Amino acid sequence: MEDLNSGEFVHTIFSLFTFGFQRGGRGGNGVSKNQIGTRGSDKIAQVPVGTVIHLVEGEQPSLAVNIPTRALDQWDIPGATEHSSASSNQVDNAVMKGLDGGLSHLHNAPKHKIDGNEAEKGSNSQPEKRKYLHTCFKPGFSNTGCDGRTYPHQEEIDENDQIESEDEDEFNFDEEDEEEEEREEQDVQYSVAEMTKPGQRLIIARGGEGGLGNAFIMKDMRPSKANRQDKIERLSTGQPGTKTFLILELTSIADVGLVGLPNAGKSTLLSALSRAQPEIADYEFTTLRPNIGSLTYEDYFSVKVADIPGLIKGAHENRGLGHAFLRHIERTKVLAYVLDLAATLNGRKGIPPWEQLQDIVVELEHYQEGLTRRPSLVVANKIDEEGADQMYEELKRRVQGVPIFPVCAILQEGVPDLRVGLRNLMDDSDPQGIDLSKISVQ
Ligand SMILES: Nc1nc2c(ncn2[C@@H]2O[C@H](COP(=O)(O)OP(=O)(O)OP(=O)(O)O)[C@@H](O)[C@H]2O)c(=O)[nH]1
Repeated sequence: MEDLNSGEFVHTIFSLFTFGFQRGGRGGNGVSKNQIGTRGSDKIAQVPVGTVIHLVEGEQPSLAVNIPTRALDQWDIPGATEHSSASSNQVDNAVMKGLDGGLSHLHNAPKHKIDGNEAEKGSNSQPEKRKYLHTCFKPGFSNTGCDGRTYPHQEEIDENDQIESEDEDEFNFDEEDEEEEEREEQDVQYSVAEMTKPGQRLIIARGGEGGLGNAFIMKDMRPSKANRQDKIERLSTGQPGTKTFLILELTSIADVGLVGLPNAGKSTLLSALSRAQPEIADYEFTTLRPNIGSLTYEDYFSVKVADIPGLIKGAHENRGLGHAFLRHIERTKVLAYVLDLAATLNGRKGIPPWEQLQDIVVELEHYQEGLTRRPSLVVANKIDEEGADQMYEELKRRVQGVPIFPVCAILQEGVPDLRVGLRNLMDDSDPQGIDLSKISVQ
């Protein structure tokens, strides 16, 4: 006979950047021949390292034993490699939706930091409920607005609300909606856990108890004749699992993303920018991984810069490093477009800098609308090359509405001004993105 205490157990390893709903599976029914209900299969959701978990509804996540696995690290996002199935596309979409970093200011909440198998809890084991009135609490965390999807639990609330008169609903809809949203936001427990290392596991919903077998019921429960059938049915039925609603936020990999066509000089520029703190981490073994450098200012303000390789025309159709490359860009806050002023000089058959810019912007927008509205500047690199000065003047004529910095990354010329420009971009309360209509290629 199986162990009577074991019910179905679902553990979910979380790592999606979106809001998520998970429910533990129902326990199997107990059957005759002394057997209890079966244990359901585990449901596992993988998320990248750097995922912060906010609890909307359900039990506090708890730790599970880590499993050494080919786990995702902070550069990996589920589905980063080729994928064709509908389900993996859904995951990708979910991951893509919320990468605006809209909650980064909320990170002060007590955190249940998961590090290896140990929990590093905040001062309270139950994170305090905080009142944050965020502009939008729908999935996606876009700073610019809600994406229109609703939480399942919100739908339930809406149904209950319909008991009230429809007229009243009509007049009070906005107000009630706002109150409802506010109430929801107040109920969210922020940063209840954070996935910080590959292979970490977190249980976020548990499976229901399995039903008991006949021997247990007959022997231990001794039901009276009158309600015998009732009790047998109740005890042999598997219980439903718990349910949990979570908001999953993927933290940024860097403040600044250097984007540009191959050979534009991004890596060289990264070295030049972070020369004072040359902690350039070369994440080897895969070309999908960006290099990160740290740029520190005199007031100790520090900016992380990522050199993101792999952009080619057609990346949004998954050409080259394709989506994997584009996903990294999502995880940066501001963009520096690195253009090669010398691409067509001295008989080279490259692309003129303004067309390079147009191509990159088109790729980013194809991949995710609005991505190029992020605060941006242009780096006109290789200004040391013969004829590059004229190209730079031409570039300024053809590209409007965004600061352009002439730079020679290899000699570190123009780099101090660029550092200031990046700082301004980070500090600016109303920074501009790139507007495709302000790039003239004719
Ligand atoms: N003349 C000149 N050459 C430069 C400058 N910056 C970079 N280069 C050269 O341009 C080439 C490409 O530089 P990288 O830094 O590897 O360019 P990248 O954009 O990182 O290239 P990918 O890794 O292919 O994306 C190298 O040969 C550099 O030495 C510059 O300011 N002036």
